[in-house]
Amino acid sequence: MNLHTNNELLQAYGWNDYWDDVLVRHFPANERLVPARVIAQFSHSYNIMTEAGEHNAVVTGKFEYNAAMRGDFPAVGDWVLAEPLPNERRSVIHAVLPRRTAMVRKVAGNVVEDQIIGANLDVLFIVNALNQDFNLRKIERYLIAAWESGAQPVVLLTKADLCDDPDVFISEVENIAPGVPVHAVSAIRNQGKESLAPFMRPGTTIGVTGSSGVGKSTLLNWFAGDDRQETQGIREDDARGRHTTTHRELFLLSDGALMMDTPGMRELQLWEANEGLQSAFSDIEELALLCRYRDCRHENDTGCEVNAAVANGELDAQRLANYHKTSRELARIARKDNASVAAAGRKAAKKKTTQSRPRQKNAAHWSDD
Ligand SMILES: Nc1nc2c(ncn2[C@@H]2O[C@H](COP(=O)(O)OP(=O)(O)OP(=O)(O)O)[C@@H](O)[C@H]2O)c(=O)[nH]1
Ligand SMILES: [Zn+2]
Repeated sequence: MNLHTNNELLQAYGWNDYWDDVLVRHFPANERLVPARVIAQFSHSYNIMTEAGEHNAVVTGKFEYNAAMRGDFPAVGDWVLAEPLPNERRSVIHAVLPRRTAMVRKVAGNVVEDQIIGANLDVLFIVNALNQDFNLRKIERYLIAAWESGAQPVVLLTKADLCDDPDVFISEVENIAPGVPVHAVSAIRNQGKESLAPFMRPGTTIGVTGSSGVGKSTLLNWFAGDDRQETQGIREDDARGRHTTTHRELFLLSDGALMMDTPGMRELQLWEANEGLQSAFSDIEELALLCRYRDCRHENDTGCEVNAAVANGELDAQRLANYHKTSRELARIARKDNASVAAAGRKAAKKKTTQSRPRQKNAAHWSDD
């Protein structure tokens, strides 16, 4: 295996011993292949960071043929095994290294598919503004998404300059998010950045999510500082010597952290998330362990410790209501998915019998974007 674990560029993009180990355990040695990270995704190609700099890349024909689902294809943040083409700034992607974390969105169509919004995030900044848009219920939903993905959630309350007493809101969030760091910041007053330093270490990959208008773009520019141009894409010579603007969805900040800004990350949706539900409502799940009956629904059941906690003021009734509402929503999504999956299965079975010709080998789409 062409291992370049000392390569500084790859390490700057997050390569470390963990990935060394993944590589050795999952892939046989191959002289031609090098690890690289996906930094932008287009309809048929990718930009990847290799040890030799930025390359445009497509997957091999074999990869495309074997990919059963959308989620099998590379996504921004993925580590891939790529074959650089001689004397070119292009590569061909042979494989995706198993993801450590993944933000997944279920895409409902004829077939329910997983769309990877961002791969290998270490931290997810959940952004909410300290004005009339402040919404605990929304934060709860984003927390579920974060727990599901495997990334560590951090709640950022933006526009602290518009709020007389941010601490009140910080406590409110801390109450619904046990153990989750919560920080108030103001980009326009340049306040609160230092409190985020522990999450923005070199090589750490951070996603930023939250509703429209909460201040994500402002936050990204604030973090990027002088590198602002970098975050918006820079002009480079392409393989044919033309000047092109490269587009990056994963970019390096001057302090060494990596920030991910993919379109899907900006507005996450709630999807099937049972484990996430348990983590987001760990206080309720803990009380539930003490309920008399294992299948207690915490409604009007006898011996229900959750309801007892509401009665004695230990648990907020509104939070229990949110828990019920979220569980019902998850159940509804699961039912819908199961129905679509069954339909998709029938469709796939039909397709298999009619489609047998392999796709063209190395079908590349360099210029489709
Ligand atoms: N007072 C105040 N306003 C802010 C702050 N940060 C952002 N804003 C304002 O909030 C508005 C929305 O900011 P954006 O950064 O565009 O929000 P966004 O989340 O990227 O919005 P979308 O691109 O629609 O997802 C703008 O008018 C900003 O100037 C802040 O710290 N304080
Ligand atoms: Zn109960």
